Amino acid sequence: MTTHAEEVPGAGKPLALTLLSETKAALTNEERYSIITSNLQEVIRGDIITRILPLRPLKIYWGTATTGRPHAAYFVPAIKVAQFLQVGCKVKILLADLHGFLDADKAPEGVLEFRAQYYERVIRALLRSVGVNIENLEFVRGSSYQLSNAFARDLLRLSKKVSIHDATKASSEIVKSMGEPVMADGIYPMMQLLDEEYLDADAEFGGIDQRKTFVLANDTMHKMNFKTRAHLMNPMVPGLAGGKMSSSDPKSKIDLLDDATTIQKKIAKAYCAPREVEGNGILAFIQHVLLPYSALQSAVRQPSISIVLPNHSAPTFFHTYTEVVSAYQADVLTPQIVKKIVEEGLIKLTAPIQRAFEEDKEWQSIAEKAYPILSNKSASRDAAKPSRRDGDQEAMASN
Ligand SMILES: N[C@@H](Cc1ccc(O)cc1)C(=O)O
Repeated sequence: MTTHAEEVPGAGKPLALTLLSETKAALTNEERYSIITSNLQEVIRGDIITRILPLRPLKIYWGTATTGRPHAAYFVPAIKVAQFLQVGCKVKILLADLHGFLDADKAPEGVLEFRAQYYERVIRALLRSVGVNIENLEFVRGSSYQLSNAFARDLLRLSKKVSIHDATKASSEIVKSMGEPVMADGIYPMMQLLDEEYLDADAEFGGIDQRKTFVLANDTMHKMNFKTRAHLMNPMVPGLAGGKMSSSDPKSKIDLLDDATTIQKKIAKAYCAPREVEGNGILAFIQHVLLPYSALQSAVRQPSISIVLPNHSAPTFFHTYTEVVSAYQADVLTPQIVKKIVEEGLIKLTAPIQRAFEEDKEWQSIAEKAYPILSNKSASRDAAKPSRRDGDQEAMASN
């Protein structure tokens, strides 16, 4: 941590919403690899990535099942997507509508179309709010190819190569359990495997909760004569609003359309014990969103968060998460201060999303149809019931 103001160019305005500069110095392949894999919990077959980086743009996809309303946790994968794009990768975001349908009662058939449209608008707005150039980003709807003859045939071929046990195990941390496993629980991961091929990806990105499916892909693709892909896994980041206390309560989640006052109220209630880093959703948000976001904004790609500490006249700068952690453990950064940092960051990052929503009548009507029981402004009224992964830790990494 440093206290001199002009240390890093642009450091004084780490949360400014400027479009990412295209004029930054070129990165080496090592630097690109390290940005691609930063903050991840695990990488499988990173060698595939290092082999491709010197040759051509790396093709990565991230799939999200279109279920409940995307909430503030979506900034976590959005930041990774922004990093992929910034280092020159081609990114596809799979709006996995049929996966949403297969997953218990999370997305009834009648709303699938609207959920997918809602997700696409929200994710676009999220990425715009972090200021990334989305020229190399493509959205793909799962149902646009998963109902084709070729896909159906491949699914049948694959069904002969994967045991029922392995298929249901692969989705056990992803789909919601309704008691006795149903066939859909096994079809779900098999379709996810095929997505890697049909989306022509070199790597798939997701939360660590996807690990069993990713390992199955790693062990199985060659049996189909398909390429083996690299897998990039975000950790499951503790929930922002309720933390341990109420993370399974969807009302405590911060919706991307929550206004500033609602955000303030929810953050005020968030679990954030002094000096305690483990399971602290507020610190996790700084680590996984605000610091990397500031690096995306900075001309020298250096993370930086500035705060004027009590009894200081000049701002103090934090450039790494380790610095934040040490200051938090020493109670220099108190829960009150870190909550303020997150609150300000979130209000700034969600404001353009809310503006876009308010200006877009079509989006508003999509929201009403996608989440019919709820009014479109009803923040955090997540339509999906908590799934298995909504326990102590919210599914911030991938969902
Ligand atoms: N399994 C992912 C969604 C997903 C679906 C299909 C995929 O190909 C990739 C990801 C989730 O839990 O959110």
